[in-house]
Amino acid sequence: MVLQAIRYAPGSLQILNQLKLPHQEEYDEIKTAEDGWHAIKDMRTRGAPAIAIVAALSLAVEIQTTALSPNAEEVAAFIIEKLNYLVTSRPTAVNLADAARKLTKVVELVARPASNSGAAVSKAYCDAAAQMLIDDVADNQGIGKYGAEWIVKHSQGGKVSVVTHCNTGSLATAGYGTALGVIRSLHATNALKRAFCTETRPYNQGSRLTAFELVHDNIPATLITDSMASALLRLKGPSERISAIVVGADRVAANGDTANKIGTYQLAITAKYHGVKFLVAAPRTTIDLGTKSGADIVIEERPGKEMTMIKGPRFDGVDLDLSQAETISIAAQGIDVWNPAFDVTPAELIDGIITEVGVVEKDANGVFDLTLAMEAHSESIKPTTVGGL
Ligand SMILES: CSC[C@@H](O)[C@@H](O)C(=O)COP(=O)(O)O
Repeated sequence: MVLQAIRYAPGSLQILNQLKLPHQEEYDEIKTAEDGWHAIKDMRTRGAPAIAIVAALSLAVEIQTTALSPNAEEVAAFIIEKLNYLVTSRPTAVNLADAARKLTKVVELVARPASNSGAAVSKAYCDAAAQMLIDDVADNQGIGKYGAEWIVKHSQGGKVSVVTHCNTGSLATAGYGTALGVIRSLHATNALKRAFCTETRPYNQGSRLTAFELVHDNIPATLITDSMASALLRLKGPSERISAIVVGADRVAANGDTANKIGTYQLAITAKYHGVKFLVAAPRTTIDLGTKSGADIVIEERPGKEMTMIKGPRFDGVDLDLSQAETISIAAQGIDVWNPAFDVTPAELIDGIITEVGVVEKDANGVFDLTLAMEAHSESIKPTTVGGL
């Protein structure tokens, strides 16, 4: 069965509650934009593309189940106000702001002719939001294909092993995934020896969510703690060699600097030191040409208790008791905590940015030109390289 984190039909939206994973698969009903905002803020849904889609669809469901004004301008104002509110839920991932900007344009355009009704504005909004869900899956399949081809081309022959960080799979997107989509594609083409997923402290998206997806899809995989990555990359035997680290992104700045889950930066440094390729996999909705460099990206800080407490079912030495989750403290009481949710990896440490239209590489001056990828139509770009041509 295919993992589905977002279930949508007109008038109904359900999200797989990611706080309950990997032990319980429970869907939460989202009826309004406010429900969507809280689901994102509480991390019941997470991952840059999924956040944007859940936000857009939460408002679609509210519109579909509420009696709105017959006046087009009033409906447009209502939608734009809700979109601005949704954008405040989490600051670092750009996909949500990008979706809100595109949807605002749609409603403004439809509201403009005086002859158009409020219902026409609502319909245009809901159609555009639903399309985002469809497009994201198709984009991820493209990312998976181009990324897998690039890694195989740049490896030393035979099957490849890769490392990934955080969760970038079906749970973080509309389906298939970005970096995890590349791993799925490597596996589907029989090119994958093994995927290693980091635990991804402090929130454990790797051990809870990526590991869950890898087990679910029967992909050969091993869990490591974040602190084991360098030791793993040092292994150079033919059966142990890591070909690439592939991660997702929450925002890629115009120069290629990439904000992603905390811990990504140190992986990029160790990849460079060990001569291992380091790749960012992201749909173009994650590329933000309006942000010049990583220095301009706002990094979300999360509550300290996400680091000092851990939640899960009780283990009695034999079985897990799934009937109740317990929260336990794993740090000294009273210690100060710094908990940035993301870090920025400088472009100089990144070998390629995998998009749904191809892999962008640096030019002869070591610079990423992401404008080419942003302007490209999927069909017009050949696999592997769009930058550096
Ligand atoms: C395709 S998801 C890419 C990123 O959003 C992902 O790697 C990540 O950092 C998610 O962070 P999260 O805080 O769990 O939303």
